[in-house]
Amino acid sequence: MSANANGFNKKILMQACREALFKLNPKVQVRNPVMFIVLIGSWLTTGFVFRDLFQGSAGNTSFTLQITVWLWFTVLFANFAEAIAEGRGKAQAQALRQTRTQTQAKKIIHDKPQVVEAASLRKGDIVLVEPGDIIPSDGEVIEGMATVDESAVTGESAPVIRESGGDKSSVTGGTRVLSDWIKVAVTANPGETFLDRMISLVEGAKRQKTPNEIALTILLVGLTIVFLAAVATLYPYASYSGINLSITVLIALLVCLIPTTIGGLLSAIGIAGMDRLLKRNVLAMSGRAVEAAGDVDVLLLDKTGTITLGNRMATEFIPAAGVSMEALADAAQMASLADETPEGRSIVVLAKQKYNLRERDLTNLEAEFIPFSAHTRMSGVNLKDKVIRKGSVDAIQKYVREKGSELPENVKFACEGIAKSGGTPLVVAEGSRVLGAIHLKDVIKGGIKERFKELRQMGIKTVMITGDNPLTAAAIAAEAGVDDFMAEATPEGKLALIREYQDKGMLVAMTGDGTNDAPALAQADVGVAMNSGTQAAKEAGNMVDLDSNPTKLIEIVEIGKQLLMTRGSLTTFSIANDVAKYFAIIPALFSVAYPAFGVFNIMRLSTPESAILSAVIFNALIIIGLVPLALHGVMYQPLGADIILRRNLIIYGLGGLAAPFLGIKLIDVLLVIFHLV
Ligand SMILES: Nc1ncnc2c1ncn2[C@@H]1O[C@H](COP(=O)(O)OP(=O)(O)OP(=O)(O)O)[C@@H](O)[C@H]1O
Ligand SMILES: [K+]
Ligand SMILES: [Mg+2]
Repeated sequence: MSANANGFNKKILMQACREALFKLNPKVQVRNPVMFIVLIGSWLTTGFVFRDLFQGSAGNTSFTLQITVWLWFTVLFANFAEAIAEGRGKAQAQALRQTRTQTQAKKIIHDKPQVVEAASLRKGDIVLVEPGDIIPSDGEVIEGMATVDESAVTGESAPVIRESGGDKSSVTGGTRVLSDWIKVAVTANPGETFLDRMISLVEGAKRQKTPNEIALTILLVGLTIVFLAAVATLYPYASYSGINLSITVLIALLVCLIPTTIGGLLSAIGIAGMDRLLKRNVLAMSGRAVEAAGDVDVLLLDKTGTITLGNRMATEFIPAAGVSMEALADAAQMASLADETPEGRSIVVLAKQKYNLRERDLTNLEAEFIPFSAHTRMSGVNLKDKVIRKGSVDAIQKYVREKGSELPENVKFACEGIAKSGGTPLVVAEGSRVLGAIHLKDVIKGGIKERFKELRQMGIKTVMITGDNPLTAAAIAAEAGVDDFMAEATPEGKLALIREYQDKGMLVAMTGDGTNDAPALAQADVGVAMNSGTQAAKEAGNMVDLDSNPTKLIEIVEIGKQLLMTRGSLTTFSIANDVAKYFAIIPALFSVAYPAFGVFNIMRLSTPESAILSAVIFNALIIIGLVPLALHGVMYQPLGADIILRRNLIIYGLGGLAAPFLGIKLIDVLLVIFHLV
């Protein structure tokens, strides 16, 4: 989705220029109070220019005109910054709208498919989707299985399988069925589908100021009021000293002193943060979620699929004493015939490869299959004459204990060995009789250890969560280098752990995909749902990863951090700038009346007018000059918060103090060269 809209093209730039003008509408502009003050100043000085033109000049019309032009530019540059940040999202929204063509749906009415408009579908309707059809709305597959091309939403062209039951049952409107057919129960009313939400999100239509942005805006408004008072008291003071400061000069002075730089770039910084996520195929439901990601203290990560590759494969059968290898393999396969988890499939394959066990005809078996659940940590099959279960060591131990038997010593021993090596042991039991163990192997992802090291440098704690036993968990945790782990976790356990950290005042991030994960996703400060996950999970989280890659949580945190750092750096720069401007201009203004001020007038600006005009021009240009930094974010490095703070204070604080002196002097020289003052 994002691949086609990278970078800025001419169209986006032109669009942003137009938008910058539209945003001059006072009703829109007032959302940005600092710029609203500049807008009022612009109108006032514009009035003075016209007064001078029609009534004859009382002062220096050329000066007033130049100040006026640059005040308008100040507002326009700020509006442009916001518009350009919104631009990419708008272009993407347009592309998405095109994919949402006038789709037709085959709605099942009285057991027969009838063609209706997709837009008429409501929650609970059942539709049939066949090869080549676009899935008309979001829903859950209730019957059948199909390969689906989700590239319209995810940009990923590899087809995915969607089927009823389990965690792969949710489908997204706008995607296309490639082969086979499915029946889908619609889960969204018109206008509320994932694609609709995505369009309004990337468009920024629903964008609201985040709490942090509101707090910063209040601070900026406070500073503006302080400077307004300062400039107002300057007037009588100056006239007392025999200096006649015109209203134009006072307005110009005010604009130079109030925090226009950060005021102008604040919303662009926020939008750009969401945009950076979108480029990585992550949809943030709110700016608040992105900010929270930047402040996260604890990352909860699943073991399987996040820290390990996730294709946990059966590699070995270890029979209990007195049980033949074939009997164990046979039972293990039988219990896995309908087990669609990667673990289950790999068991069937291993039994077939090693012991040449053929697949059986399921219908003749009269079997009732028990699917795997994270609660029971078991799966299996009930046959006419026997009951087979396979599952985690503790689950099977409990299961056979209830039937009055125990795990044989050699199985216990084998399981411990498997677990210590980082593998996952499964135990197979037929009734109360334990037949043996299965060794499931999984491999830790390359590079994950380095990522955890970076996170630690940023001061973030990583906790691995797994349904696996403590021994396996400890082995993998040590190998991957996480700070802590939780073994034999249930979905409730996850939820409780999140609350525990939150009670200590920490912000928690996690990923999840199952309906089981929904409560924890909702509780976490940053809950990233996998796009391949269930509808419930997607609704509970505050972000959706379209690539369904749980490792992306780490990138999300980095992007959030970068957003906060960018905002902090530019705020520092902006305020340092304003302070510097004060010391650059005031001596120039007063050195005429008070030659003693000349000592402070180190800048040697040519005239008081030139000083003020140069400062206004610098003030406007710095906004447009910092747009690229606001959009791309400051350089990011995984370091602790205090190191970053110190470094940014030096770079952006000192830089912000120095820049106006250099910039204003340079502009002053140019103004003189070109006879503009
Ligand atoms: N298909 C299955 N049939 C029976 N038992 C299984 C199956 N898959 C996993 N198990 C057992 O249940 C345990 C818990 O599995 P679960 O999927 O909840 O967690 P996990 O995959 O180990 O960790 P994670 O939370 O990282 O996914 C596993 O450790 C394993 O012992
Ligand atoms: K300013
Ligand atoms: Mg799992």
